[in-house]
Amino acid sequence: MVPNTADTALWPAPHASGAVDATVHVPGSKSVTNRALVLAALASEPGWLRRPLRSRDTLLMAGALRAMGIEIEEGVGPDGTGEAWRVLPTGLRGPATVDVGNAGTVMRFLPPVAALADGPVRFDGDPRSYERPLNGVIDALRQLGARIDDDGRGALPLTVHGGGALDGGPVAIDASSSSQFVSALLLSGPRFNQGVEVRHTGATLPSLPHIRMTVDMLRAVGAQVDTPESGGEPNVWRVTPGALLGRDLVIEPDLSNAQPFLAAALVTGGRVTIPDWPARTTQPGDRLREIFTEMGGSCELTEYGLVFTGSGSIHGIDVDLSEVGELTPGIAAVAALADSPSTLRGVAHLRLHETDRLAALTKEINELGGDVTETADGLHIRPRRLHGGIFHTYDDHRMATAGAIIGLAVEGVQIENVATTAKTLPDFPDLWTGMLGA
Ligand SMILES: O=C(O)C1=C[C@@H](OP(=O)(O)O)[C@@H](O)[C@H](O)C1
Ligand SMILES: C=C(OP(=O)(O)O)C(=O)O
Repeated sequence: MVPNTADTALWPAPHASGAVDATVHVPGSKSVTNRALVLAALASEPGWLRRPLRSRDTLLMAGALRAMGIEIEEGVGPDGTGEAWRVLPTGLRGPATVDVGNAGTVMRFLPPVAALADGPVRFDGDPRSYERPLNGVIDALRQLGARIDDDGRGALPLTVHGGGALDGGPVAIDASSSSQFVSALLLSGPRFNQGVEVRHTGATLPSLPHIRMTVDMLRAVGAQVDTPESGGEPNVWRVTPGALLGRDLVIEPDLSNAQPFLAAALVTGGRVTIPDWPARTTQPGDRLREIFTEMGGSCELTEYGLVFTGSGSIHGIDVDLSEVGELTPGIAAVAALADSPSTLRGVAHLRLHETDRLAALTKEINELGGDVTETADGLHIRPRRLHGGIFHTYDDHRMATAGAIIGLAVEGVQIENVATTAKTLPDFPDLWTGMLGA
């Protein structure tokens, strides 16, 4: 069990007294860490994860894999530097019980893994996990030959009756509510008897960089993957059956969690350096270089990392965020402080994230005096002078960091349950006050 750290105390969001000038070491990527854990668990030899993210979502993933019989040793790396986890893929077992918390990656990526276990695996989680869509994964696994007991809503809780192996083959799903359906099937695909061919039939598909991340990481452990981008059919991904290698992988910093720190440079007209920003990455947070530059900053990517500088002005933006939906709360917070209106589009699926993020951002920014309206697929934000007040987080880590961004510029903002940042960034309050030189 990795408890949901809820803290009803109010956290006074620090107000910036001047331009920030800081270097912030951002911990590892949630999305990379959890994919690396799954791929290492499915491999045919041991592997290492170096600089993994240690947060609620990744500890839930590690706990779930351990419950299914995988050994994960937490320690320092082979060369003695930094934290490293050694994964020993010792066979997938049931019966087991998995707590997914409210982690999309755990609730979507692990049912296909459980189908390969040799007994039943029961999945349960936070109340919100019952509301997040899982139908794409459930329907697909049934098409591929798995037996699943659920209550027919296409969501948790459920039990996957692992049979030790899965036929696999072609499958058609609508992944318009979450790219994680596609990633989930591809990640386990090499271990299905016939591999897998995933055809997305919906009108839209969010978070494409996260699907590219899945494909890149599969290829890095030796899988053969055909994609629309490598000359295949549009909306079709194919994974050939085969053994996966155990690798020694250094996890990149979480660029989406770098967002509030970059925003601090933008909002205060200061400068923030993020060491180890990768020169090439599939992480959606890399798009911040372009988005926050359009909103008034400038950046330089050096061998050391990313140096981001604010100009003192913040401009509104009209942007389609469908590929990078998880950046929306932080962009909305900056947009609320800008000198012109913003329109954020292409993110209807955010209503099904940790909370209904479109409703939550609208309500909380407006309660501080803002002028935000929801559109069919996003937000329209007209900046107004904001005032202090309580910023509720709805158990959503990115709501907490969005509130902290506003607090830099607006005195008297108090974040309810800042501890919810533990989902992906447990050190957030310390990193934030450290950045401000407190
Ligand atoms: O695969 C992943 O690691 C993720 C995919 C995205 O999910 P959706 O496609 O459901 O938005 C993203 O929002 C989430 O934070 C992480
Ligand atoms: C949507 C998110 O998370 P999850 O992996 O739970 O879907 C997120 O981190 O913004």
